Amino acid sequence: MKVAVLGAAGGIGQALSLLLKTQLPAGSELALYDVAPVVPGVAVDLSHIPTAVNVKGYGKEDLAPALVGADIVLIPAGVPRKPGMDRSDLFNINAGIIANLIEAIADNCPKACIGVITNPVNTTVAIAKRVLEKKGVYDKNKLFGVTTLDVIRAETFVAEIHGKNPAEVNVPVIGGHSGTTILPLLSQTGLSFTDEQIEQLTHRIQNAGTEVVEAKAGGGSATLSMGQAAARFCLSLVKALEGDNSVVECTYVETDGKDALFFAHPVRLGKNGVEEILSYGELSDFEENAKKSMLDGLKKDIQTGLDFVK
Ligand SMILES: NC(=O)C1=CN([C@@H]2O[C@H](COP(=O)(O)OP(=O)(O)OC[C@H]3O[C@@H](n4cnc5c(N)ncnc54)[C@H](O)[C@@H]3O)[C@@H](O)[C@H]2O)C=CC1
Ligand SMILES: O=C([O-])CC(=O)C(=O)O
Repeated sequence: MKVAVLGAAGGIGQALSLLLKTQLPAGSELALYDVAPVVPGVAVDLSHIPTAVNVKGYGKEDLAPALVGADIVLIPAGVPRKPGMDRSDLFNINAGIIANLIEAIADNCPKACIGVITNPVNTTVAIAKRVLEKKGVYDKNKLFGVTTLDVIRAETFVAEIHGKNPAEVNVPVIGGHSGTTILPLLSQTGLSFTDEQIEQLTHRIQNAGTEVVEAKAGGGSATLSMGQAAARFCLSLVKALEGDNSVVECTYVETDGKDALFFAHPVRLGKNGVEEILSYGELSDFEENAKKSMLDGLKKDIQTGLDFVK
């Protein structure tokens, strides 16, 4: 199994690469690409950890060899938020970065599963779709927006309130990855909440990214928790690609368009990426209303991405 991380020298990239070096199955290859000159050093540093995962760093001019043969490409390349910014404010810089990286993926490893982390995810995934379509290699079962951070936050916050071990809590999170488009399904946790708790928890999960951005006070956004979230998603995908077709993760994928063209669902993963998009089941009145009121915004974010690629 070869996993490539694009943006590997950044805050997320380094945390993610560390977790993958220690947790990928023996015999895996980890290709670390970044435009920052420190990337070969990150690879050398990780290579001293005694696991049977081969790490190699690739500098600015070496994107193609980093990608050739990759089964999974994870993309945390791009600029993070500062206090006062929305994720959509990152569009101007990150849209072009994503388009270029996806073009290289289409040229060098068109069959790889792609996990887009770069914000604004609601939009960058739509850009990826169009670029891959233009190159004639789009497979909707292999393109994912990584929304796992919303899931792990929801699990953490719900466990806190109920005094539970977070490992025993399961919270599906559907929709997109910004503000009100993030919709945790607290009604499906098997736990009970007061109406006030539902409102407060939903609000906290939707604004947890901003909570970190403000706490870092200009030093960036979530990197360590995102590294963990992306590693969880990647390891689930690895398991599925290796033949376990019982793995389910919530992720932002192309759907039949009933809610929006891209919508995070619980997805059963398999040898070819998406095996089955599972129904998110029945929503509570609160969740149904929250879904209705965010759909127009999400659709607009998606359209912005589709329109970006001429
Ligand atoms: N999906 C999600 O849940 C989350 C997404 N993010 C997003 O992830 C992105 C990265 O965040 P951080 O790691 O904190 O930023 P960072 O600034 O620490 O790292 C970004 C890295 O990308 C590299 N880079 C820039 N242009 C590149 C290119 N063309 N090719 C390869 N590498 C390139 C930079 O050199 C840098 O090393 C941001 O857009 C952020 O908003 C952050 C947290 C959660
Ligand atoms: O909030 C941000 O800008 C980064 C992010 O997507 C998150 O932490 O969920």
